[in-house]
Amino acid sequence: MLTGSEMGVVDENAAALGVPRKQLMESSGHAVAQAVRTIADPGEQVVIVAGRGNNGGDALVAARFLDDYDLRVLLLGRPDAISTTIARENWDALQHAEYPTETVRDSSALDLCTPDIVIDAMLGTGIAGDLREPEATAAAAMNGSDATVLSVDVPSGLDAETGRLADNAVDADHVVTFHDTKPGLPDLDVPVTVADIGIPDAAELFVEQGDLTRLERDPASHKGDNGEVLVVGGGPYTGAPALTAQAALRGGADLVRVACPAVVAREIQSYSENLILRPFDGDHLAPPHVDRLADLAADHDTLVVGPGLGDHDATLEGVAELLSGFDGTAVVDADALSVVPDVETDADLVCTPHQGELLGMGGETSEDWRERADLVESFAAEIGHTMLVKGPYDIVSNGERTRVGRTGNPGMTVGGTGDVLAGVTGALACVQAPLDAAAIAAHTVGTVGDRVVEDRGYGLVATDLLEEIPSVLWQRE
Ligand SMILES: NC(=O)C1=CN([C@@H]2O[C@H](COP(=O)(O)OP(=O)(O)OC[C@H]3O[C@@H](n4cnc5c(N)ncnc54)[C@H](O)[C@@H]3O)[C@@H](O)[C@H]2O)[C@H](O)CC1
Ligand SMILES: [K+]
Repeated sequence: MLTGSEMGVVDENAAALGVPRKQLMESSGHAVAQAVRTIADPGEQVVIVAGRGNNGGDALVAARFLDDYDLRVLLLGRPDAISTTIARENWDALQHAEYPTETVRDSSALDLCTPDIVIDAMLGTGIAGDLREPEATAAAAMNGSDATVLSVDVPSGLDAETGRLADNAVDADHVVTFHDTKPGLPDLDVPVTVADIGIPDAAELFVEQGDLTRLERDPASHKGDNGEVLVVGGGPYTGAPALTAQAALRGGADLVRVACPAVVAREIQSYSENLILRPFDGDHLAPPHVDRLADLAADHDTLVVGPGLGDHDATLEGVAELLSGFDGTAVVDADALSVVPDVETDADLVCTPHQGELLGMGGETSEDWRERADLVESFAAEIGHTMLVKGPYDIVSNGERTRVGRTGNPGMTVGGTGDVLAGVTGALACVQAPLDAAAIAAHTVGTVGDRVVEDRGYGLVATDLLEEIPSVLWQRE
């Protein structure tokens, strides 16, 4: 089952892999025509009612596969209101080939006549709310006719995001949907054909440009709405938590606070005036600090624990206590990873080990990335948390779904890039599900590294990555 917006991600990923949407539309249209063949014989009368978006475009393609039917093609609205290039190109193709097209400018004048089949291609995944005009009147005409109604993708009026069927929706007799079923379709109690439209599995497996479309920033949002991250780190090291915290800011979080041992607080602050420090006594994290850290963590959307903390026994004990009492989302990195397999917690953890750290956690790895993906998926299922295993192919899995990021380059084996990744993951986990946050973060940090190396060659350092993060996350068409 894929929602309309998930379908949008997959479709844009397919385009990134070289299978553009127009090709998918061709397959969709062909599938619609195939569905017509299963319910009507050649020569029977078919009326296409096409909307002005890509749902309509699918049916305009179908027309070319239905030459042996008695066909009418109705466009709801003016041709210059067709909203996408590919739907328009398919409309133009029908004009050039002199198909019997009609435009319906006034829906009250819509006359379906008495066809055998009506193809409902008014609205698909683009719909929001009840049907407006002219679609509402057209839907009433379809519902009042004796024809068999075949809906394209979803009955017009079904919201593929929520599964909600509008009161004035088309009452379909058959549905042909694409790639995967959609919310609401199983409840309709009509035959649903799921057509393979040639989207490669890779469009769902690999993290690509389409995944970035999950990100949106509400224009009306206030400080804090886009995420508050608490980084618990530092002590033996100071650079790591500073990198993580700055990466979280560049990853879009509104407020990032660093809880660190007091002895290193000034040093960490000195790296950036954008950071807010929350020092605790001493020179390393230990169990007596946990109550205060737990209170702080509860006031944040995500916790990132590990960068620069070191592996002092008391520190690891403190981390285990902190995580076991926590019930939010936490990114766990570096030395903190070793405690995860033994911690019982209600928290959603996103663990970001490299392959060596994965082995240290009790996981298994393989040279072959496909085998590694299977192993990481099993391990994530076993520990009940999300894993992001770093490598030339980043493997992200929550035990149920697995994604693979293919960005990045050998320049990124330098110290500190993992701290940056943990910070971006922490920021994105404020506003995305853990699996999606980890997948987008891995893709983004790798892409950033690729851009830096493309510009300047190898020899990148982790701080080079910080400034480039926003352009990868947000500057897209
Ligand atoms: N995603 C894919 O892989 C593919 C999808 N295909 C088909 O494309 C449609 C989705 O097309 P889209 O252009 O995004 O949206 P629609 O055609 O569904 O709607 C466009 C249009 O409708 C207007 N609108 C929104 N809500 C309402 C309303 N309540 N009443 C009236 N009008 C409304 C809105 O303004 C939009 O502009 C998908 O379903 C598939 O059929 C392709 O096959 C390619 C592969
Ligand atoms: K439809």
